[in-house]
Amino acid sequence: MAGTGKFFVGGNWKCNGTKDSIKKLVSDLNSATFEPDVDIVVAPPFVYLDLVKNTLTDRIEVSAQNSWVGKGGAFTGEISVEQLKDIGVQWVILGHSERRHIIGEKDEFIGKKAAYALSEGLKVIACIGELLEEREAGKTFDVCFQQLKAYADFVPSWDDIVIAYEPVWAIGTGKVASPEQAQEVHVALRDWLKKNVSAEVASKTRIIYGGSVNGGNSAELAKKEDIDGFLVGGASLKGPEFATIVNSVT
Ligand SMILES: O=C(COP(=O)(O)O)NO
Repeated sequence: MAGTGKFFVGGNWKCNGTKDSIKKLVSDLNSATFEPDVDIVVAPPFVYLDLVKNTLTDRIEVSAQNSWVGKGGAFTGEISVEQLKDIGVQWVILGHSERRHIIGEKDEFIGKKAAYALSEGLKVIACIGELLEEREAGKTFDVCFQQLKAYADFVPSWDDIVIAYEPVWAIGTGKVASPEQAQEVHVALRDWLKKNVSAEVASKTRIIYGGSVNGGNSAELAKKEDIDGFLVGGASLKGPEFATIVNSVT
């Protein structure tokens, strides 16, 4: 299983930051203290990965926010798994809703990206989540199971995967899912894994929640049995608040 901690908290910095702001964020993270049983990962924009990898405490691993579906080459604008490994990056976020609904990435393409990244030794934060209209139409489970199946159809193993359930209607909106809403989907995802992969994978795979998590709501969410941590966007750009969220999960 990826990492050794029972819990996992990721910080998705998205397309944010400058050299100066990121140096300050790294300094704040280097000064923070963290509970021992939480694996921590931050995902800077590509152009700052090397800077962050070379200045951030080893207590925190570094992730890309995307990677190419195969070996590098004539794919203008893409970043290969080999290049990420070359600079010591250990993780990659794949299937984020912004890449599905803004960039247009499809389930199968995302599943194949995850398979390639894992086969080349990167660990994967595998994102899934429904749109508001899909939830309002009662399709939350159908959509999440379909996205989860697309990973299951291709990945060679579940050992180095963390699943991130991020309802699209909660991302960046301030409308965080209630602990009950999140727990209901996490339980359904774990049950899907048990039925379609194995009881062991269902038990060992960490399922984390993302969508307007902050220092004020993380502790309540973390009390739910099947919420194993968070994938944090906006609040991860503030070092002290991100540390509060990390320390709220245990
Ligand atoms: O997209 C998200 C969540 O973003 P926010 O915390 O800003 O809602 N994580 O990957």
